[in-house]
Amino acid sequence: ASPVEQRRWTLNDFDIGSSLGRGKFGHVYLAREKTSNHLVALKVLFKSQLQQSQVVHQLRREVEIQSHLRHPHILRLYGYFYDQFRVYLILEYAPKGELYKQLQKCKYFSERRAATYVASLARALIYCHGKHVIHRDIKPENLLIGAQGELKIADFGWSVHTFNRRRTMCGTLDYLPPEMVESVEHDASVDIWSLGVLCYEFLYGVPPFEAKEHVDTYRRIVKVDLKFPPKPIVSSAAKDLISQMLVKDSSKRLPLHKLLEHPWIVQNAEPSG
Ligand SMILES: Nc1ncnc(NCCc2cnc(NC(=O)Nc3cccc(C(F)(F)F)c3)s2)c1Br
Repeated sequence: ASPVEQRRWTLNDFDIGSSLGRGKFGHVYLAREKTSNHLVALKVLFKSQLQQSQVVHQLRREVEIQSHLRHPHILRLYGYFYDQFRVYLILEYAPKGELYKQLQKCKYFSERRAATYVASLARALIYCHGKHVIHRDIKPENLLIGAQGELKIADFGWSVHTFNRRRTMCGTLDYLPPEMVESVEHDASVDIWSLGVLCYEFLYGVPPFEAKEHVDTYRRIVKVDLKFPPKPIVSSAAKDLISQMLVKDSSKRLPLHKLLEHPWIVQNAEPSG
C-alpha cells in the first residue's frame, strides 16, 4: 500500500499548502503527509453542506468505488478522514492542474493532442466498465493533468455500479446523453456519449449541443442536433468518430475497444496514450 493509504488520518498528519482550486462543496489544498513527505491534494468538504444537499450516500459510494480503482488515467482517492465539521478526501496530486483551464487558454486542441486524450480516457473507461463502474460525469472540469502531461479522470462523485442502474439526474446538461436527459434506464454507454461530447469540445472549443437556454440544450441533445462548424478545420476522420459516438440509440454507439481501433485514433494518438 502506498504511504498515504494506511491508518486513521488526522489533519495533524499533513502540512497544508496553497489552495489548488475550489469546487461546489469546498476547497482543494496541496498538502504534504509529514512522515513520507508525499504530496497529496486534500479536498475539504463541510458536513453541513453535504447533509443539506443529501449527497452523503454519494460520497460514501465514491470512496467505496475509488478504493477499488487503480489505473494510470484515474486519479487515486487514497482515503478520507473527518473532524467535527468537515470531511477530508486524500487525493492523488495532479501537478499540471485542471484540463479545462488549458482548453480555455488555447481555445481548442490539435488533433494529435485531442486523440491522445480521448484514447487514454477510453482506456480508463474500459477499465472502469470492466469493473461495472460507470463514471456518468465525464467533462473537462473533471479531468486533471499528471506530471508527464497525462490525463487523469477525477471526481467519481456521480459514478455508480451498473447493477443498480440509476435514474437520478446528475452533472451539467451539456454532457448528458439522451437517455439520461429523458431520465430512462442507462448503462455504461452513457460514458461513450460523454466521451464523444468531450472529443468534439477538444477539437472545436465548445460542446456540440451548447445553447443559450437549458431547454434549448435539452432539445438539441434529444434530437442529436450535431453540426460541425467550418472553423477550426477538423479532419473527416475525427468527425466520423464523433458521429459514431453521439448516437441516440445507446446500443449503437461505437464500443470503446472499437474506438481504439478507429483510424483517427490510430493515426493521431501518441502510442503511450
Ligand atoms: N491539481 C489537483 N490535483 C488533485 N486534485 C485536484 N482537485 C480535486 C479533484 C477531485 C478528485 N475527486 C474529487 N471528488 C469529489 O470532489 N467528491 C465529492 C465532492 C463533494 C460532494 C460529493 C458527493 F457527495 F456529491 F458525492 C463528492 S474532487 C487538483 Br485541482
